[in-house]
Formats: sequence, C-alpha cells, structure tokens
Amino acid sequence: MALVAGVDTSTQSCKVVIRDAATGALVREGSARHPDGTEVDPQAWWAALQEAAAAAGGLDDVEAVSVGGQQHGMVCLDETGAVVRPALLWNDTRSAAAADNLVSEAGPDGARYWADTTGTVPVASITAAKLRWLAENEPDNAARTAAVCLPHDWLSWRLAGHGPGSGAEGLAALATDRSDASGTGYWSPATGRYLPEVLEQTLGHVPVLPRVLGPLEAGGRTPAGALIGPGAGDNAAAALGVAAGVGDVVVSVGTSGTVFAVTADRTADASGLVAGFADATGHFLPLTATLNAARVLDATAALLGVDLPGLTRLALGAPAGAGGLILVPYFEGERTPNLPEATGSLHGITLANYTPSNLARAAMEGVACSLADGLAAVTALGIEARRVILVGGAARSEALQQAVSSVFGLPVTVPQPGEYVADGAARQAAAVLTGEWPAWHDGASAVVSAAPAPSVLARYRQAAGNPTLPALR
Ligand SMILES: Nc1ncnc2c1ncn2[C@@H]1O[C@H](COP(=O)(O)OP(=O)(O)O)[C@@H](O)[C@H]1O
Ligand SMILES: O=C(CO)[C@@H](O)[C@H](O)COP(=O)(O)O
Repeated sequence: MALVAGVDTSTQSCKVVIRDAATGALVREGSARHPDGTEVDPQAWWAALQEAAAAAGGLDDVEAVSVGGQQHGMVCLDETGAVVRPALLWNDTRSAAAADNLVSEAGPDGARYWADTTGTVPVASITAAKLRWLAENEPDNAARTAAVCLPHDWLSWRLAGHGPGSGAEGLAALATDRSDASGTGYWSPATGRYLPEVLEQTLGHVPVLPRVLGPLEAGGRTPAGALIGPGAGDNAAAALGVAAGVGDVVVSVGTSGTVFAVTADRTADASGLVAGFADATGHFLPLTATLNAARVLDATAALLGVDLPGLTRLALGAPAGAGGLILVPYFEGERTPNLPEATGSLHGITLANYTPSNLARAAMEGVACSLADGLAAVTALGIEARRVILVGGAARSEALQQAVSSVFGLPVTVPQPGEYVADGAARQAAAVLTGEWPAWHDGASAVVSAAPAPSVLARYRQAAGNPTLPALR
C-alpha cells in the first residue's frame, strides 16, 4: 500500500494526515500548536511540523508529501538561506497604510489597475504590502532579503533538506504553486508570471522567488526519498479536500473566515472585496477573507466561562436574531470590508435580551453575517452558489451551522469533521505520485437547513455601517 502525506500549516496549528494513495483511507494523523501572534519565527512552524509528523507516526514510509498553508505570510531569507526576521502573517495589519499607498500610486483608477494586473486590490494581508512595509520601516532587513517565499513554500523547502546555510543553490530550489503565488500581489493570474516591477516598487529590488510549479509537478524529494508536491494555499487545498467543483461555494471558518468558489475564468474585482486568486488545479479561486471568525467564538466562550461545546449549547437555546442583540465581529480590525482600524461592537442591548444565551447566538450570527457579506460579494460577480459547503474548525459547531444556513437563507452542506486542508494536500500528493487526480471516495456529509432569517443580515448591516453591500442572491 503506497502512503501519501498532507500537511496543513495553518495559523493556529500544524496538522498531518497520512492516507492510502489508492483509496484515500486515513491511516494516521497528528497535530501540534503554533505560537500565538501575527509575527512568528518560521522555525516554530518547522518544529510544529516535526511534532505533528511524529504524532502521525513519522513520514519515513510515505511516497509523496504536499504542504497546504496559511496564505500571504512574508518569509524573507538572506543569501545564506537564514530567515531575516520573523514572518509577518496574513492577519498582521501594520501594512495597511502601505497597501493604501500602493493603490494610490497606481493613479486615480489604482484599484482597477491592481485588480487587472494581479487579480487583487492590495490590503494589509497581501505579501506585496508587507514588503513595502519592510522597505519603509526596516530598510536594513529589506536590503538583506535575498529571497522571499510563503509559509508553505518555506516548509516544503525545509522538507527537501534546505535551510540556513543552503546558500544560493538552496535559494534556487525554492518552489511554490499558483494558488499561493496568486496571493502575493506580485504574480499575475493572467500570464502565470511574476511581476518584477511590483517587487522594485515594494521591496526596492527583485529577490529570488520560488519557482511556480505546475499542479502535478514535484518540487524535489525529502532526504528519505518522498516526492514533494507543489503544495497550495490553505483555501485552495481545502477546495481539493472537499473536491469542490463549479457551482460549489466553500465557506471556511477557522482563524480567517473565507468564502470562495472554483471557477474556470479569472476575476478582477476592483471593489477590492473579492481577491482573484488561482486554485491548485489550473482553475481560479475568487475569494473573500475576513480577519474575524473562529476566534470570535473562542473569545465569547472565554467571556461566558464555557468551552466551545458549551457556547454551542447556549447559542442553540436562543432564538434567531438573539432577541435583538447584534455582534459586529471586527475584533482585530477587518479585511473584508477593508477596515484595518475597526473594532468589534455589540448593538441592541436591552435589559431583557442581555443573556449569555443571546450573546452566544449573537456571536454565531455576527460571524455568519460577515461571511454572508463575503458570499454576496462573490455572487455579485456572477458566480453561482448552487451548493454551500461549510468547513474549518468552527464548522463542528451545530449552532454555527444553523446560523450560517439561516443568515444565508440556504441549505449548508457540512462534510464529516476532518482536516480538509491537510486532506487536500494529501490528495495532491497522491496526484503527484500517480500522475492523475485520485478518485477518492468522499466521506458522508450532512445537509443543515434552518429557517431563513433575512432580517438578521439587514439589521447586522445597519449596525456594521455596511447597509449598501450587494444583496444576497
Ligand atoms: N466544537 C467547536 N465549536 C466551535 N468552534 C470550534 C469547535 N472546535 C474547534 N473550533 C474552532 O476551530 C478553530 C480552529 O480552526 P482551524 O480551521 O483549525 O483554524 P486555522 O486553520 O486558522 O488554524 C478554533 O479557533 C476554534 O474556535
Ligand atoms: O488570508 C487568508 C486568505 O486570503 C487566510 O485564509 C489565510 O490563508 C489563513 O487561513 P486560516 O489559518 O484561517 O485557515
């Protein structure tokens, strides 16, 4: 039996699944925590990968491995291959002004220019904005930066035996895939090429960049001989994990809240709401991402002194609309809509509705409403949502499943709880090994259908100050 491994190096943790390449059966799995914070030494990801792999029984017997990972994180390497400074993650907002400047420097129609050139209007999350921040605030570090890569590229490179001391030859071995390259802001989904002019404009010089591998192209081998697949951004890997096709909209509720679809054509949304990413198969992945999702539930559970199943129980005990309580979940600023300085807020409090149960429900509905704004932005581009698939750590919560279904006014498909990103990476590893996408049997999924509650989204949008966002359709 040939085994393949899939890795998810996500914001909060590293997960490893080992599957039978032929059938997709889960053989072993493991996970390990990442440090908190929006600035992280990549070495912590490497340590977590080794811990998670050991918990999964090791990688020595796998024939191929692929890494899916949190997108956009800026990993700068010097000419020896050492990390220049801790990585700035996708949810670090210090680069917000740099992003605004990149848009305004492109002229009065700067947003249109960026959408057409890179697929995406830069916000703080986009790697190009982080490089501009580095050049302006840490010029010595910018000057020392000989190569720039992303979290999944860096871990794939470490798996191939490269690291500090690898030098120019090591840097030349860096590799990525088109889904993660498309989140950098210096790669064109239209041409499939990097944009050196953006690197000059942001970092001040053109560093070594990872080679962009084809969907089934191996980037090297581990010292034990396993093929290393191209890997993917975590959302593109999740699309592989749930075998999303045209007509499916995937909603992921992890640290980020994302809404994305697999499409045959690329998008270029100058409103900036929808990022025009590529997927891991040769198609495209229009996507909205929020900064505030599962952690809003974590914070609300901590405030109420309950665990996450306890928060779900409380929320299930409240009516739709939480008795009028509305939580706008912009706890860490927000990316969609682009409000990096925003804070969260609680609206509609009365003596009658101010209960733990309503607060738990309002947290679930607030997250669901911000995702509904994402769905509205995606469907406003003409992308159909024939099926909504809910994934991510918080998809385990029945209360969240119901809140998403009632706010969206749609049935929601919930696959069996699992590690969809790592599963997608494992599927890619099997494809790299055999030369074709495997026809793995997908596990059973449930369909959750709650009574539609359109007034919840309307009241949320008033409270959030976004009453003119596109309507849900
Ligand atoms: N039973 C549950 N109910 C609600 N949320 C849950 C539950 N189990 C896990 N989670 C959420 O899952 C989140 C982690 O999701 P995950 O997709 O692994 O995040 P990331 O990919 O960003 O690291 C935690 O913040 C936690 O809130
Ligand atoms: O920034 C984005 C997508 O553009 C995020 O989706 C990150 O990719 C982090 O993902 P999670 O760790 O929340 O899954």
